[in-house]
Amino acid sequence: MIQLLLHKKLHTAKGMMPLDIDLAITPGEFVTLYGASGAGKTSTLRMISGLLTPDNGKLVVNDVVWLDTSKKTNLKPQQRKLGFVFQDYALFPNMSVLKNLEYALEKHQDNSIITELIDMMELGELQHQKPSTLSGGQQQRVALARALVQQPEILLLDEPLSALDTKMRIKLQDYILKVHQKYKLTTILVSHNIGEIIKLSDRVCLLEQGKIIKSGIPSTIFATHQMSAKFQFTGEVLSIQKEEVVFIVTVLIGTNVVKVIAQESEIANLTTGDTVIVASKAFNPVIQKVL
Ligand SMILES: Nc1ncnc2c1ncn2[C@@H]1O[C@H](COP(=O)(O)OP(=O)(O)OP(=O)(O)O)[C@@H](O)[C@H]1O
Repeated sequence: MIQLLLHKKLHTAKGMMPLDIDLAITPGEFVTLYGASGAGKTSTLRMISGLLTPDNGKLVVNDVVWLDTSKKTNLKPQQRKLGFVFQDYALFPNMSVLKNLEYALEKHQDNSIITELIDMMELGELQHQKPSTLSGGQQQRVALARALVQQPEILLLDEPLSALDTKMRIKLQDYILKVHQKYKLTTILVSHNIGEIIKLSDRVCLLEQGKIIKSGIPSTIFATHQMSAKFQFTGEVLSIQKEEVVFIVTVLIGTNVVKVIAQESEIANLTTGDTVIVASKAFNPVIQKVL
């Protein structure tokens, strides 16, 4: 079990904001932190990693105390068994892919893990290239592989896919799920993408002003309660066009473009870029904005 109890006074543009996180995570769980900019998601990950020290708190990972401010226990980041992937790939630009991975090896660690990760992340053909010659998605695959070299118990992902296009994003999501399952990781993701959160996570925690205000199964948390449907998909509104007395809403669901006929009342608060649920009750699709 992973027990997180973190308190820190954060300094925001609007003054002091207390961050109070009380969270228990089951080993092997995939948990996502979701919330507005400035809610405290990155600060939470940084405190778990040891890059930021809480004013007081406790962090116990599978019976090992990583932090206990009351006992002045505070393991250094490199003593914590975790991997961290950020939005910017943070690879060493002057080293090849292979060297970037080898650099992460601990002294005396068997380097068979490098071969395994290169194979699993399909980096074989890229291993002698420098990061600057790789696409964003390829660089993020390297960053993910590098985070796993020391075989962490916890994988922290801070908006790792937000700079990638949809196709690349979906591919990387599949790699993340693959490594999460294969290495039985406990993964904590920060993401703003509802489709991604529903696809990847067992649980989502909604953060507001430094506090978890709600948590649960993503499809339940994001679905609107008044909607009961036979099936539903989450997608992004690409366009809304008026066609005589109705509107045609074009929605991107995964890599599929779906057109939904909507009434004026249904599109009243919808704009391009909104995340929506497209659902069907019997044969009549209904559309509703998420959050
Ligand atoms: N070391 C620190 N000490 C005090 N306050 C901090 C510290 N680091 C960040 N903050 C403040 O805490 C607030 C929350 O920042 P944080 O990066 O955790 O938010 P976030 O939810 O990840 O936002 P975003 O989605 O924009 O990345 C910000 O106002 C920030 O200025």
